[in-house]
Amino acid sequence: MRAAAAQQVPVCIWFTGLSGSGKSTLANALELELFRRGRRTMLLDGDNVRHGLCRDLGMDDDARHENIRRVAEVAKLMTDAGLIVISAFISPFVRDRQIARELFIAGRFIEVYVETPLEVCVQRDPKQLYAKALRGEIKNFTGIDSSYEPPLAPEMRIDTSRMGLEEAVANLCAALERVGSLGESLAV
Ligand SMILES: Nc1ncnc2c1ncn2[C@@H]1O[C@H](COP(=O)(O)OS(=O)(=O)O)[C@@H](OP(=O)(O)O)[C@H]1O
Ligand SMILES: Nc1ncnc2c1ncn2[C@@H]1O[C@H](COP(=O)(O)OP(=O)(O)O)[C@@H](O)[C@H]1O
Repeated sequence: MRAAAAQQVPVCIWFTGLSGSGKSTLANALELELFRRGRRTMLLDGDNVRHGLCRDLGMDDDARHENIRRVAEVAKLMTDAGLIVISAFISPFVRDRQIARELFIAGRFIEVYVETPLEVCVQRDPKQLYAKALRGEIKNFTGIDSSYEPPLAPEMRIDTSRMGLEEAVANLCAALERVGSLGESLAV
């Protein structure tokens, strides 16, 4: 009934990838496009989660497990409320992403591996964090001295060093159309 009231098929789009791979950029562009199409959405990322709900958590493995557990539970509640939820966290561990996936109805969790190579992320270094990690000023940095486990079977892969933002958003929208979250009959 909540989904019907929102007139959309709720789904979670789960971006995973290295820092600087393009998760936030993609998530924001996708959300803008969904707004444009009259969809009701929520974006979860470090900016609105790690400063509040998860501000007690650091970056060691246990803290990352707990971060992703909380985010996944919140995403699930938000899809229960009828929203299209976009999540943009490194979420480096296969097990945590699998636990997240299992919270959702089959087909309503779309894992998007932002597979931009580490060398490109290091070169971009938008927050100068890789430079600090390489100088040893930040410990447990993903891709440097903390591991990233690539998804085994993601629904989609996007390498932002090879694919432009516009094409990536179009591909994401096509995936949402396939699960029925976007389409002519739902357009406002
Ligand atoms: N040690 C270490 N390793 C990786 N990233 C670090 C670290 N310390 C701070 N940051 C900044 O925190 C952002 C990652 O937070 P996440 O909540 O996405 O991480 S995780 O999913 O719990 O692994 C990440 O943001 P993004 O660059 O947007 O991915 C970094 O800006
Ligand atoms: N095709 C693209 N898609 C997404 N980001 C891109 C692309 N090309 C270049 N970039 C740049 O790469 C950086 C990615 O940073 P960000 O989105 O914050 O990544 P993350 O959230 O994974 O840390 C941004 O500076 C963005 O402008």
